[in-house]
Amino acid sequence: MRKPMLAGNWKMNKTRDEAIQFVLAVEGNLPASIDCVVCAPAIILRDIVKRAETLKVGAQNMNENESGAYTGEISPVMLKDTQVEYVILGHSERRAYYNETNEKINAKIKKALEFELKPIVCVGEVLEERETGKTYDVLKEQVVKAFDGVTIKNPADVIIAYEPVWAIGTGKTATTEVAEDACKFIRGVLADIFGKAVADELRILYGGSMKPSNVGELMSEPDIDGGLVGGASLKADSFIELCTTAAKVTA
Ligand SMILES: O=C[C@H](O)COP(=O)(O)O
Repeated sequence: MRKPMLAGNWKMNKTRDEAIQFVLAVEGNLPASIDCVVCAPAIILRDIVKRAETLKVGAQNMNENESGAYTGEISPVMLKDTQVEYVILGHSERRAYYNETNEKINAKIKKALEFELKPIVCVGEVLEERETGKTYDVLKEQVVKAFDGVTIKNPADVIIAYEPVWAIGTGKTATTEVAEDACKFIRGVLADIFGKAVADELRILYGGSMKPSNVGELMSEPDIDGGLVGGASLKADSFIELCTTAAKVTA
């Protein structure tokens, strides 16, 4: 049984005070039947972890090395030290603006699992790839390369997020049919790699202009186990609504 998840990705938003206000506002208002997560900027993670009770906390990126001369980077050792549980890896913004390759993402996943950090691995096609019929090829390549040589001990600890790049921050949500079709396809690729039993236990999230008004419909689909939400996760009331709706439709 896959536990539904609603993860907010705050990206480069929120000061320490704003984050603390958010945590105080959502605590006590989140459903226990799903995993409610916020992935915050690294500099405020410790402040959030300190105040979070039912809310779970994740980072947005991680270097694949444990320490060394990598100016500006955050290591898995540092993330463990802040006691975060999750880390987003391979977000399309990291791939596009910081040249993260599938190979690098693969190294990060291995390192995260070595340090018992739960990776939320993002994959997704750009508009041109969708329009030229390459979506399946792109998703397959991203998934196969990301998980090359990865051993999954506990499927509950590895999350995949399908985020069509054309739907991120654009207000253009994928239709439920498009989102479900891609998530189902990804589960099939995961079954080829890890076997059906493991693939059936892995959580697959949808991300891309998810909001309180569409989370219910998207999460009613059989292969969509939750959401990775950017813009609509920034306000406490919207985050609570996302989580409570997600819990209701998956009850
Ligand atoms: O990680 C989250 C995604 O990039 C989605 O962002 P969005 O909900 O603002 O479209």
